[in-house]
Amino acid sequence: MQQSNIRIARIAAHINPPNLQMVEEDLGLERVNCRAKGASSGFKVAILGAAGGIGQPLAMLMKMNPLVSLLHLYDVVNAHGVTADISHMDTSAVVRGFLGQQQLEDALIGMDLVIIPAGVPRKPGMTRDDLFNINAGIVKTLCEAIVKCCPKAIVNIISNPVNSTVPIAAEVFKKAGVFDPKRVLGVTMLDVVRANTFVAEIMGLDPREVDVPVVGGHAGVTILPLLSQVKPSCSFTQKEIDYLTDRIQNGGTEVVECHSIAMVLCSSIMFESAFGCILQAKAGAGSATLSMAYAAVKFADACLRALRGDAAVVHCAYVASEVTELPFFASKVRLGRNGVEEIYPLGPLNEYERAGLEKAKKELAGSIQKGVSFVKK
Ligand SMILES: NC(=O)c1ccc[n+]([C@@H]2O[C@H](COP(=O)([O-])OP(=O)(O)OC[C@H]3O[C@@H](n4cnc5c(N)ncnc54)[C@H](O)[C@@H]3O)[C@@H](O)[C@H]2O)c1
Ligand SMILES: O=C(O)C[C@H](O)C(=O)O
Repeated sequence: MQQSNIRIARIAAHINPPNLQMVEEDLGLERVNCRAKGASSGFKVAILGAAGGIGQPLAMLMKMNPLVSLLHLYDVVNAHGVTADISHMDTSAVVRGFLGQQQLEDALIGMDLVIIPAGVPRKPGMTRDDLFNINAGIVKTLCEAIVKCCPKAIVNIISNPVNSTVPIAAEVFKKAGVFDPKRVLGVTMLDVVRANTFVAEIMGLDPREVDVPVVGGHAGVTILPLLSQVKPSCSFTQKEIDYLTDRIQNGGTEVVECHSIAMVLCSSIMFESAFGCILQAKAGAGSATLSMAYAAVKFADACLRALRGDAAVVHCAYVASEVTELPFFASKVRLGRNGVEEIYPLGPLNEYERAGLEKAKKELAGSIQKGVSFVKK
């Protein structure tokens, strides 16, 4: 093969990734010879729903992650456009695009980590559970392909309603006889990110130094911040606890629409600056995407560091759990080479948190059952 042809193949492949295979075949090139030299060691990561509001910034941030050697971007629309765009970034991960159901399995073969933000987002007036009818089927189909192509991958589920989509994923894996509860994780990191930010705001701290455990699930009252366990240790008034709990539980709604309680608080001097952005909430244009991409990458990076063998990687996640009587629950987990290595107990709760836990469990039980029944039916 002439050197000039190899160079042309490289350029064509970068300009139009769908042509990559064709160009390689025409020129008799091995795919591996036809791409920029990526990180020789590193992890293979697939994003399913990569062309969406979360998917695009998530793909960009994962392309910047030095632990990633191969990044597969799958969507039912615009996957190649996003791939072409992101592939120009001069970071080491090699990026490939996969479009439509017929390319789903190719996108998944050999992956170490699969991140799923595929599905519809909320509009004002909707609950996350209102997304069930569409997103349940999407997550089920994607997990059926994971079962076939990379059953040992760590799976990070972002698609809502997370309280039900994680049980759906687990049922799909169980049905195929490959369920490993250590490897299926619902991403609740955005609740922690928000909680850290909101606590830092009112305590005058740097959010990077704040750690708020948020347990339960990922919808309304199932999002349970444990403010008695905040690090560094903080003392809150009851008014602050009410405000923080409400704002953390309704952070998603604050982005989707103007949350009514937030609007009331907006008029108070204490919270005015924190709510300066409320009037410009997305109002029909979707839900959190940028903060979610940030949170998803923070969590995915933790999973990859743990896969690499780093010690003491601890984060909250919604997983198969025995921490309560429910089969799934979000709490602090230690991540390791096999996914979830250890699930920590909730620790001492105060009366306010115990009452919140009871409410959370009641709602979670229904959402879990709904997910399980969807696959079993
Ligand atoms: N876990 C969380 O904390 C959290 C936070 C924010 C949003 N979400 C959820 O994430 C999901 C995505 O939100 P978004 O704002 O990115 O939505 P979006 O509509 O902007 O993007 C979704 C993407 O999924 C793709 N898609 C649809 N069906 C698919 C399929 N069968 N296979 C592959 N891709 C498919 C769409 O083409 C689109 O590109 C929503 O369900 C939303 O509620 C979760
Ligand atoms: O609120 C939503 O619908 C999206 C997401 O779950 C969030 O918490 O921002």
